[in-house]
Amino acid sequence: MAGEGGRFGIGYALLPKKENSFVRESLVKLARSRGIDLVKIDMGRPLVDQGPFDCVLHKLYGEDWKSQLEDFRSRNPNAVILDSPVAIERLHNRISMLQVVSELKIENQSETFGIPKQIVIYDRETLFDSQAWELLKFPVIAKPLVADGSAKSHKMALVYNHEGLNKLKPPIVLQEFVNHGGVIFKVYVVGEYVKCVKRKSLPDVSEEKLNSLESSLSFSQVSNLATHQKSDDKYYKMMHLEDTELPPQSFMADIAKGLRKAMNLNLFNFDVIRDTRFGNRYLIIDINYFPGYAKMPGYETVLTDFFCDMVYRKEREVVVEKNLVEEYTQEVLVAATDGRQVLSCEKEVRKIVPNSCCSDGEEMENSIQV
Ligand SMILES: O=P(O)(O)O[C@@H]1[C@@H](OP(=O)(O)O)[C@H](OP(=O)(O)O)[C@H](O)[C@H](OP(=O)(O)O)[C@H]1OP(=O)(O)O
Ligand SMILES: Nc1ncnc2c1ncn2[C@@H]1O[C@H](COP(=O)(O)OP(=O)(O)O)[C@@H](O)[C@H]1O
Ligand SMILES: [Mg+2]
Ligand SMILES: [Mg+2]
Repeated sequence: MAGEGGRFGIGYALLPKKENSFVRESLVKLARSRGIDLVKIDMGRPLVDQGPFDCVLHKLYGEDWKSQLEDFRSRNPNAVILDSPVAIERLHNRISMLQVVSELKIENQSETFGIPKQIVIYDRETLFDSQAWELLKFPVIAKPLVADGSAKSHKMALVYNHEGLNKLKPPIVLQEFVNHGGVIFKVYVVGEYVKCVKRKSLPDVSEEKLNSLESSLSFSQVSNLATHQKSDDKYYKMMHLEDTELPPQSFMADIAKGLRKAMNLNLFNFDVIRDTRFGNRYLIIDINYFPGYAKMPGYETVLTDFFCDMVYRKEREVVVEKNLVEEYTQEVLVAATDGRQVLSCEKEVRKIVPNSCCSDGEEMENSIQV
């Protein structure tokens, strides 16, 4: 826990692109001023030999990194790992990613939410199998099943008709393309903080387009295109980002909270579109672990608040736990000396079960595990 001078250390393990965009001087300085030192983890050395860290912040995958985190966790049970690799893995598959949305229950009278109709295709035969198509109709978006952050995993195709299927390479998810007025909402989640912003998206597809000769359109990371790419494009000139109303904040916050709890993740964003056929129906189409927070206004403050919350909360928990153990030890010792059996125990202190009084303090201490 808090090291010398009451400071906290947060180790980060990120790819160079992410490190450049996220670990800005402005963030490092603000965190430092509030007692938190952001320290780069040296990937050339074992994680367990570094630190001490009160928290590890990471966006790296692979078995080696996972086992390094496990070792670290077992040797530093009080450190916080943001986030758990198992929880992150759910987002690496575009089916399991959205399954959690289908399971969410949120009470709301005026808005509804869900996911677009979709099927998963593992081989080319199924791609042309009419049974597989019973659920879907054109246009569809073909997305790689795997969403592991590679350039390949972002390569998509908007498919207008059967001919367009020829170019696809399973395993893919075929998802109904839903007209949404060319604007996507990105909802950034940082623990309890939730911020929704607008970005440009693919334009609506008209009936005319469906009947044209074109069979598909390939694209990648539309909402992340550089500004000049957007302004050169005639589609983007047609769209009016400023005029689009944001979804109700409390509705997005409820969904964010539900997802955070269900996925056991603190750092993620989700992409939402508003179905133009209904106006109050929202569809979640993508969830990303540790997204580009630096694009979020005031990200330094939001992230620093969150880091403080994490490390201070953990410290409080450790202190409370320690006090409970001390109190309980005291109670047991007193009971031991006057021959009583201890029946009550605080909820948080588990496995303290000397079933009758021990005769001496030493034996008692050995039987206490938290
Ligand atoms: O770097 P950025 O700012 O473009 O962030 C990317 C995200 O952009 P966003 O914040 O949603 O606009 C981006 O979100 P989208 O896929 O564009 O919805 C991803 O989260 C991407 O990570 P990965 O390639 O899926 O591992 C994110 O990329 P990494 O920074 O993690 O490489
Ligand atoms: N079902 C859909 N209907 C309409 N547009 C979609 C749909 N799914 C994705 N898109 C568009 O395609 C973009 C990329 O899809 P997304 O699933 O977010 O992949 P990525 O992980 O690469 O961001 C979205 O930002 C949005 O513009
Ligand atoms: Mg996306
Ligand atoms: Mg994504």
